[in-house]
Amino acid sequence: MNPRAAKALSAMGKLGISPETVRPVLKNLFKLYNRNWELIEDDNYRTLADAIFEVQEEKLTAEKKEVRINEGSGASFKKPPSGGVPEDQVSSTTSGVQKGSSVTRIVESSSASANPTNEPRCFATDEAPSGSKRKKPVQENRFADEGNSSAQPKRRALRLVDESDDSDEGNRRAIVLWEKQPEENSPIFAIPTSPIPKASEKASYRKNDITNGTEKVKISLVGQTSSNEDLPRFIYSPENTIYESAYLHISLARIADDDCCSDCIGDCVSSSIPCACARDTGGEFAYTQDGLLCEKFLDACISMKVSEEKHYKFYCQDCPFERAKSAHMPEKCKGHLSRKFIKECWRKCGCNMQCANRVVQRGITRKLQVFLTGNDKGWGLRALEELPKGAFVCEYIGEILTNIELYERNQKNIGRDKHVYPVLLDADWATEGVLKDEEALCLDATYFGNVARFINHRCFDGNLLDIPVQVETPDRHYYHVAFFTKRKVEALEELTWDYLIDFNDESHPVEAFECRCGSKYCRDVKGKRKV
Ligand SMILES: C[S@@+](CC[C@H](N)C(=O)[O-])C[C@H]1O[C@@H](n2cnc3c(N)ncnc32)[C@H](O)[C@@H]1O
Repeated sequence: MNPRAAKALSAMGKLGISPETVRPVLKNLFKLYNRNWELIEDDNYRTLADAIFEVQEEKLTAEKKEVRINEGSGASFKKPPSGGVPEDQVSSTTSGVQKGSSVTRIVESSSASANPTNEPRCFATDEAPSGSKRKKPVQENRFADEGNSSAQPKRRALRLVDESDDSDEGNRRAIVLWEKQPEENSPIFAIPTSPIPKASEKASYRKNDITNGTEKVKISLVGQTSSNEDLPRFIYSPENTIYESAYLHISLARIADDDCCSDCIGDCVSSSIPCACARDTGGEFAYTQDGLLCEKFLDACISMKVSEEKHYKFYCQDCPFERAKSAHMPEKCKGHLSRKFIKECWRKCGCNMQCANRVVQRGITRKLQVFLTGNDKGWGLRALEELPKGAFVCEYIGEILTNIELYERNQKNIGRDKHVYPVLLDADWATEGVLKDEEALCLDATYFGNVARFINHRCFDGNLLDIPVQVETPDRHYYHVAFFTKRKVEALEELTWDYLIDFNDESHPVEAFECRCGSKYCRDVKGKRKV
């Protein structure tokens, strides 16, 4: 036996996976990666292990699923036997076939004319909700270059959103397909899918990258499912997107010349005289040259949010948040925290992308991992490396909703979906004046979001702080929400932030959960809570 194959079998053996299970998957990966052992051995055989788990998950779901291909084409999926695509189905067309252990569907396309654009022909990995009519899926193509090796096949991520029941947000589902670019006229190509497993499957997840290649770094997911720890269904996105009615106007023309630094070159933060972009933060940049938050700025933000809450509260005369709950009889405003903003350089600025005043817009750079917390909080987020105080972790990404949309969405979902806690974009309502409904916004990561949707709440002493960040628009009714470490955080320590939930506010659109944060300052004091 090839010594490298023997080593792979032995590495999988240590994870308790038998050689019989490994062999067919390994064989397919080997072909998929054009005999490139390095890609298989990379990261301690991670790709191989992931491929094996995916095949096992697929086996579990296969009996329940019947997947249909592009209605009207008459073609249908065939389920390959475990271990990927059988040789006999691909041998005559090897060049056009992406084979591998993660291949779960084979699409037969009768000819190029049947599918002249070579667009993907299939989507459903799950049954439509009963009684609903399946509509044409909304399709968004995104090209993702996976890995640096030229030997690795170029893959295209296709996101298909099944909006089969648009009266029910909870039933929207995202299906992510990975497809090798089919070669010209190739009659058969295979599409591996990333099925979102069901609770009952009790499968082990060891997903390589929950971001589907949309972030600069991979973010793994580890954990064991159980009946109440199902992986939430959502679409991963590295940036906010308007749901429907939110008003948000981004244009270069709206950034005044004296609100940017078009004359700067290189890095603004290392310049001896701070440029215009430091004006909003009192003439000093919020960041250090190392890309961390300045201690003074961070400490001021912490104290505004936590210790002196009352001093920084603004009470609206006509509160858009209360108006959303009841337009005719709005309750009195309960107050909004006025917050300090970071202002980053942007496109009209002359500095480069490495300028230390561009941190949040460069995206996630730390090694993060989604994991099962094991203490009734569901999934959580942690870093695989030590994080210094003031380090940027990630943005809170979600759908940009008006408060009215949020309220309506939550009314529909009462008692159904487990909701991610939304973030109200009210940090500068004090100076925005009277806001129209379409300008009073929030972010909801329930169906569409990034890794921040996994960050759990901790009363008062969470290790992260959410800070408003102005990037591309001077209007502060829309801004970014970025998480920074409040102190040094050890590797593998759970990352948490204070959602600022009022556990007694029964009128909040999202029902508060029973807090299990474990903090000695826990505000959920109803007595029945157990950590
Ligand atoms: C933003 S999500 C966090 C990720 C979530 N744990 C999951 O598994 O998807 C917020 C939800 O997590 C749970 N959660 C977060 N913090 C919690 C806490 N301190 N105690 C109990 N549940 C918590 C609640 O169900 C809450 O609605």
